[in-house]
Amino acid sequence: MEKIRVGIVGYGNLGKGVELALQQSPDFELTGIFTRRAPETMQSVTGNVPFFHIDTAKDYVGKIDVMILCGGSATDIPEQGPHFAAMFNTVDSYDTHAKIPEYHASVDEKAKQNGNTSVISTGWDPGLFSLNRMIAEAILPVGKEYTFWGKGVSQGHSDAIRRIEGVKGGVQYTIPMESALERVRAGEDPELSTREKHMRECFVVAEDGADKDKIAETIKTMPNYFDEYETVVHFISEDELKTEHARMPHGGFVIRSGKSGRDSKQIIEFSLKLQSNPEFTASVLVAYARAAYRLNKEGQSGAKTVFDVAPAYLSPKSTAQLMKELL
Ligand SMILES: NC(=O)C1=CN([C@@H]2O[C@H](COP(=O)(O)OP(=O)(O)OC[C@H]3O[C@@H](n4cnc5c(N)ncnc54)[C@H](OP(=O)(O)O)[C@@H]3O)[C@@H](O)[C@H]2O)C=CC1
Ligand SMILES: N[C@@H](C[C@H]1CC(C(=O)O)=NO1)C(=O)O
Repeated sequence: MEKIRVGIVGYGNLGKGVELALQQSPDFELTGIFTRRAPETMQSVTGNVPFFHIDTAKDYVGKIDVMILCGGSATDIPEQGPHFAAMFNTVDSYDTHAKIPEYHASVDEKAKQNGNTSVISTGWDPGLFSLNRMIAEAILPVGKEYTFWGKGVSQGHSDAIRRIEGVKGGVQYTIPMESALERVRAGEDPELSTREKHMRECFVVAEDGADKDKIAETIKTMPNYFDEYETVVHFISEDELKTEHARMPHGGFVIRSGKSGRDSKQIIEFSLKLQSNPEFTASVLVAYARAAYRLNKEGQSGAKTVFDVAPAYLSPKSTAQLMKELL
């Protein structure tokens, strides 16, 4: 059977995760990894994948079916998304929630102009959590929805920290407020502000001589990432970052608590427990890359969110197999 030829754009945590995830999906073929760094200095985790400079991607139009965009949402994807959608089918995990509508419009224009299909903002949040929030609300229109993350490493918030002038490295942990969790689980259906649900704790390695007070203030006041949360910033050494904060566990859950029919209390819950946030997100990206390829074959061009993609497009199995094995 014809394999889906893919390229990875951007080789960070997510890019490495996609390279590993593709090894679990034999219907794909990884053509190469596109990076802004010098390709000859790069080494892939699986050891045998070629690197190309990102500027050479245009030479692969017609030779790659889907580009999997693994850049950071803070600054990379807003530019790379439309740029690559003009040339290829794409999939990305853009997660600056407040800016998704404008990002969707920018990608949709380029994808439609060129007959490409771009699945944007997939992963787990946005992505699988979005799907569950939407399905739960459609099923229980009378009710309340709660999303909790962590305790774990948010890659989007960690990426945003690393983009600040004077920052050499860093990670951000999202910590759910236990009191809020207890009230939701007790079925109190409480009204909770952003600040009452989570706090954020950052561990930052500053460049020599950098203004730490300015870095901390930039983090705490950052719109769409930190300004609505209680945020604590610690400055640590590079060694400490490598030894204490290398793993990227995460997880969370979506709960909808509602009533149906004759006042029956109904609760829907979807949860994730992740040893590796990037590897899980990468696995979601690969499934949606399969969907982008199949949607494009059917002539469905433009930008799509997870709400637009019928679940069967994610699976390599035929409709008959799905009905027989999973329905
Ligand atoms: N929707 C969702 O559920 C989720 C979304 N995400 C999104 O994924 C995004 C990417 O996360 P993540 O992979 O952790 O980000 P990274 O910081 O690891 O990588 C982002 C980019 O930075 C560059 N880069 C990485 N490492 C280095 C380095 N050592 N030196 C120079 N450049 C480097 C790479 O580009 P290049 O190779 O071109 O240099 C890479 O594409 C996040 O910003 C987040 O928004 C993440 C998890 C879940
Ligand atoms: N997009 C998130 C995935 C989840 C985690 C999260 C958070 O901790 O704030 N929000 O959404 C990520 O980059 O890890």
